[in-house]
Amino acid sequence: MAEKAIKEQEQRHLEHVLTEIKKAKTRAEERIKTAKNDIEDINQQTNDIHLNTTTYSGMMDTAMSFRAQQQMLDERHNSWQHAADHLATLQRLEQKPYFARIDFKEKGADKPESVYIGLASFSDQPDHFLVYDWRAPISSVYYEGKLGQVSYETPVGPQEVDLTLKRQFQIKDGTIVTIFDTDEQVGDQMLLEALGNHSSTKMKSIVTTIQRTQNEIIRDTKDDLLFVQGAAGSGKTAAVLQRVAWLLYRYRGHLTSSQVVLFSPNQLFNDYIDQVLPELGEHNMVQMTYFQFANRRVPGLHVQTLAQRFAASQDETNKNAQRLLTSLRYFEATGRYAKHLGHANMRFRNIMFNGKVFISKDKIREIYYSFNNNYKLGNRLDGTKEELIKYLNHRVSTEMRSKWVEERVQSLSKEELDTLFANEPREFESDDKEFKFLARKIVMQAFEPIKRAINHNQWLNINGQYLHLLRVTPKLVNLADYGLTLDQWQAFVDQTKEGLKKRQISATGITIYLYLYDLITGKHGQRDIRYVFVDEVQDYDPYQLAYLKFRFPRAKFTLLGDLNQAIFTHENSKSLLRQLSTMFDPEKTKVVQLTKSYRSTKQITDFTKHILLDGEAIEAFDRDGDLPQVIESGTFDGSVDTLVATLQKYQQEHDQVAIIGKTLEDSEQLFKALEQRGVKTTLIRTENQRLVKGTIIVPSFLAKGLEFDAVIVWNANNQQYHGDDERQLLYTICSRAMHELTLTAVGKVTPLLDQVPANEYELINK
Ligand SMILES: Nc1ncnc2c1ncn2[C@@H]1O[C@H](COP(=O)(O)OP(=O)(O)OP(=O)(O)O)[C@@H](O)[C@H]1O
Repeated sequence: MAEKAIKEQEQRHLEHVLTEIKKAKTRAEERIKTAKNDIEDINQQTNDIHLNTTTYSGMMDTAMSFRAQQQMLDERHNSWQHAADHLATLQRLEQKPYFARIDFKEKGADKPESVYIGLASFSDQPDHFLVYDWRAPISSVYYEGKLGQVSYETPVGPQEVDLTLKRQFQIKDGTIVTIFDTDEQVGDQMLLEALGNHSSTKMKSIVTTIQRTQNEIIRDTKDDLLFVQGAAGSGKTAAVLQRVAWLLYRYRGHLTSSQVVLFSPNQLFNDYIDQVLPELGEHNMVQMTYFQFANRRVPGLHVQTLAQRFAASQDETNKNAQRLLTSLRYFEATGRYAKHLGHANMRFRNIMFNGKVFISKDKIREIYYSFNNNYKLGNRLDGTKEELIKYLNHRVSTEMRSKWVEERVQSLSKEELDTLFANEPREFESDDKEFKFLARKIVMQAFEPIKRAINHNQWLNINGQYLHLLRVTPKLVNLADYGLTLDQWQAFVDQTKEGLKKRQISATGITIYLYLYDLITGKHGQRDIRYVFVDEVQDYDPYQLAYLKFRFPRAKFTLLGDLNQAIFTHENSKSLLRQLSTMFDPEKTKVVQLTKSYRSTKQITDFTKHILLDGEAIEAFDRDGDLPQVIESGTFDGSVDTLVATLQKYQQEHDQVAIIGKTLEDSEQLFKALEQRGVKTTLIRTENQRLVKGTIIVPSFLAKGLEFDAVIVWNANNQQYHGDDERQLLYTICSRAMHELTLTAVGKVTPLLDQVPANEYELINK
């Protein structure tokens, strides 16, 4: 068929679908109206129910009427909600009913079928689908591959079809703007257009242009561990958000968004991605950073923040100690240590009352170890609690005889007496009985905090226990394997102890601390969580991941990372994969590599990949742009001037421009210098700030996962970025740029660019 005729025919089809959507919208609106009226009527009737409370049967009748009304109300509310959800879907479909069509022949069928694919399903009659949800099994064919024999997964097993047509549409305001017929996986033309767009403060869904390998990630159901290793900008985050949406659809009725947890690198990133799922018509999953996850459980401790972690300089001993503490071996050692606590060495705290020891730690220890040897730690804890409460109750009668209680009873005011008596009869056989009654009440009240302390495990000395674990570590693992001597280790533990006195704990320490606490208290973790996603997994260590697995014992894990972007864990990230592979059943582990980078222009991707020593595997998507610029200036002021000039140029062409400094101090210094020149920018100081439109200045460790139209790297000189340690950091920040990239340097630019071919960037000396 000629192109024009195809377009006309498709336009007619589109109009038909739009008409049906409009009709469905009217029906949904009517249902909403009816439900609303019904609710008003029922509320009116409820008000009219005659309250008859004079007789028992009257009361029963009244109660029954209320109950019946309530049931009717619930029913109407449900149908209202249902209709409102449906209407919201129809409104989304009305904007853009579908984006693709596939024609295929099933085995044995004589005629091909056509299916249109959109953001949600739509049928005009039962089982007559005008649009299929992009997550429906058949829609997978669209993302899978070329024309011809294609197989796709269904709940009852794989199916094969002969795909004869794959067509993409761009639709605007009810009109088909363009049609592409393609036999490639989702056509480059459409992807090129999607990638050429400007960035914004919110990430967008990639549903119309999901690539084949991404589709594989999205639809994986078999594996307990899905590890996605991909270059910067290869769509790991984008794919994984689509995966959440897909899982919610695939397991609808069995899986809700509250059973899905996503660990993100920082709060800014949370904010950046929080529109993707709602755009797809789904509720957001639980989103948090590891810091938030850990910190909310230990409100009394200050866990090292991202900025502190980034700024902490590490000597050799510290690095080695970290290597030991973050290893899977140490995770296992912590488990062994906890088991042994069932026999000895548990640390306790006195329970205090009025400034004196009320139950001594020795007494608690005696109770704790009085149970049978094969008691698990959790049972031992519960048993001890029970005994402590019994002991407390026992102490009530003795305490009632103390002087302070007598004095207290004598001095009770009338109001206090009223409260103590409450509704109880005030007739007592004797004064003594009355005294006892009041004394008991007073003691019970005074013991309330003790009861709470017992129930909240305040008699456990977790700080002491954690330090003890560290102290005995040389017996649990061989220090020499981590290049440590006994003296070095002891010094490290002393340093940790000092920190703990000031209520400070490192990012590594907190996980060990929590794991130990969970083992002692016999916590089993959150069994209701079914899927856990960890983005930027290269910044996690094996211990943390093992802990997450322990905390979410029934969850399947999807881990996304780029070992080249490890900015906290440095060289350790290489061993992460190795250690990880021992944690999951190899039969149920899948590793997917994404090598194509979609975010940046070809020029930017080529430049950034050569910052890495082994970046060759990274493949640029063929989208043209300007060469990155490197501008060296003799002085700080000169460098700020060149930055301002570049910034003004970028601001004319783009919406989102970011200036990325190495540390927070660098960023602050630049912010002030720009302010003095009257250049307005927003400085992002902490991860709790929001991303705003316009130009922002952001320190490197907060730029993770984000992207901007244009990026200016502030002062990438040879002092700021010199060691190989900083190679991955520089790669990470440069790869945030979609369309333009400039590096400025006060003095000579970093030697980390030495192996970037000279024709891949423009060097300017000012
Ligand atoms: N299939 C696709 N269709 C359209 N755009 C895509 C596709 N895949 C990725 N992108 C776009 O490429 C950019 C980078 O994607 P994303 O942020 O998910 O990459 P990433 O692998 O998580 O990157 P990084 O590790 O650098 O944070 C985003 O703008 C995303 O929308």
